[in-house]
Amino acid sequence: MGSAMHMRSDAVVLFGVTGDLVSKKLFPALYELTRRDRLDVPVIGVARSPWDDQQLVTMARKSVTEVTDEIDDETFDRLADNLSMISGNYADPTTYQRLAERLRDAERPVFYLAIPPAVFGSVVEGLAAVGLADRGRAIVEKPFGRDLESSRELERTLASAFASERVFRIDHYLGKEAVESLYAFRFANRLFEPLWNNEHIDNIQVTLAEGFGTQGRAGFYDTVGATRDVLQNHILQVVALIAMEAPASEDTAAFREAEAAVLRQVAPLSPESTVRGQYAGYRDEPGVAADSNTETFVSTRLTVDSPRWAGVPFYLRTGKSLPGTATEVVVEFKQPQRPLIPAERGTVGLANLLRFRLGRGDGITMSIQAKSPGAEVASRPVDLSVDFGAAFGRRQEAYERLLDDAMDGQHLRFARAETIEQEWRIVEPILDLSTAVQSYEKGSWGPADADALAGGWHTPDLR
Ligand SMILES: NC(=O)C1=CN([C@@H]2O[C@H](COP(=O)(O)OP(=O)(O)OC[C@H]3O[C@@H](n4cnc5c(N)ncnc54)[C@H](OP(=O)(O)O)[C@@H]3O)[C@@H](O)[C@H]2O)C=CC1
Ligand SMILES: O=C1O[C@H](COP(=O)(O)O)[C@@H](O)[C@H](O)[C@H]1O
Repeated sequence: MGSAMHMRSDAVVLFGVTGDLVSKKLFPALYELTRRDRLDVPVIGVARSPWDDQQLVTMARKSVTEVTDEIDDETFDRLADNLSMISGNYADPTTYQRLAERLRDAERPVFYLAIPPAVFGSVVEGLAAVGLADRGRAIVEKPFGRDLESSRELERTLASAFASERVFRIDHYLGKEAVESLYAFRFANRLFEPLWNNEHIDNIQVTLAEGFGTQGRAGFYDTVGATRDVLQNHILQVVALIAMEAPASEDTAAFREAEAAVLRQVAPLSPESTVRGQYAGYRDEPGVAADSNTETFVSTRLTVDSPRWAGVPFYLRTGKSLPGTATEVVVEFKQPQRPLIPAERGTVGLANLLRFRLGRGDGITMSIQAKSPGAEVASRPVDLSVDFGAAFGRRQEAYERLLDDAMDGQHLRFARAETIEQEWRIVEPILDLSTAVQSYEKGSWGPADADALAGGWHTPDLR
């Protein structure tokens, strides 16, 4: 038994249970937690849609079936026994009264706000009005606000009802095993840490590429765009893990401080070093404005003003409808001071790079120059590669871990308020730019200007 702050939640409430996130990620996470005997408490879905308990169970089953090779009926039935539905409007006080009645025996419910940010305020107020905020935890989805000011406003709304240790700000990239591996790679090994600075590293590239479009979320996406959707959060979290100094201790607080500290050193992004694109045909999608200037692609150059990183550009890019799906960090080391061994004729330049694959087929590839076979003293690139899936088998999904952590009151994998503020400060100059987005063909790597920005991107390993 831990402190009250870490006592396990005894109920889960999913606001927005009829939505895309719950269907794609949260039902499968609940199923996995049930399978691992980490979840045997009431799970209450809340939405405006007039679903009943049976519809909720049917939708949960459908969603689990879509992501699981073979559903285990005994596990699913255990989850189903815990599921129940409350249908109601978020502006209606009786919605929260019914919820409070359903939660009368729960001492530490967790409330997952899987709803559009515009309704966060009503839900927080509704929970506070019936006394549920005093004993509950709130999980808040990204994007956390629309800019620095609105994120502060949202923080004030949450703080008016929930004590800070009861707020869990999700950036699901922090829950990914592969993203956490960046941290382990750096601080569980001594091998590369002495090289992790501007003396040895030439540049760093981060790519979050998606080979698909808005997947039926175009109406939502058009109000957000690539910068708010993933650059402000997922990509900057990855940058923080790559660039941070070693935390002062293994405590959660020290880790979160190191993360915030490096973001404080990141200069605001500049519109001049940013390329925004939109894939051809996006404006024809349902829910997208006919004259939409929303970017479905963004690439930019980031700098970290610290002794470690001065002069090292971080090139960032993300986009939808690109040639494939991959999230990667490529750390490119400098060339030898005195190149004695030329690259073999017909091979491309001196490799010297580390590629962290953070998406499908996650793992690490080190590309080095090796002696070419034959009489000539020349080198050619070869890869030393590890595939974590092959090495370790199934790992837990991000949402499964995050839900589990929040139920335990553990903050390690959740963003601190200041971290989110810093992220908004960094992207603020490139939000809502009036310059026209550049069109790009579906299946391409975005506008040509993005290539010029980085002086050549490393093509991701599309598995
Ligand atoms: N989907 C995803 O892949 C991801 C989503 N997120 C975040 O998770 C949250 C939920 O996302 P997602 O599930 O995609 O969202 P959806 O657009 O699917 O909305 C979720 C639910 O919210 C309800 N809702 C929609 N509009 C309103 C409204 N104006 N007022 C009250 N309720 C409304 C709807 O349920 P009903 O009408 O039945 O009440 C809907 O099913 C968002 O904050 C999003 O940014 C974060 C990462 C990924
Ligand atoms: O938050 C979001 O992330 C997904 C990408 O996440 P991944 O785990 O599949 O890499 C993105 O598709 C979505 O638009 C965004 O809202």
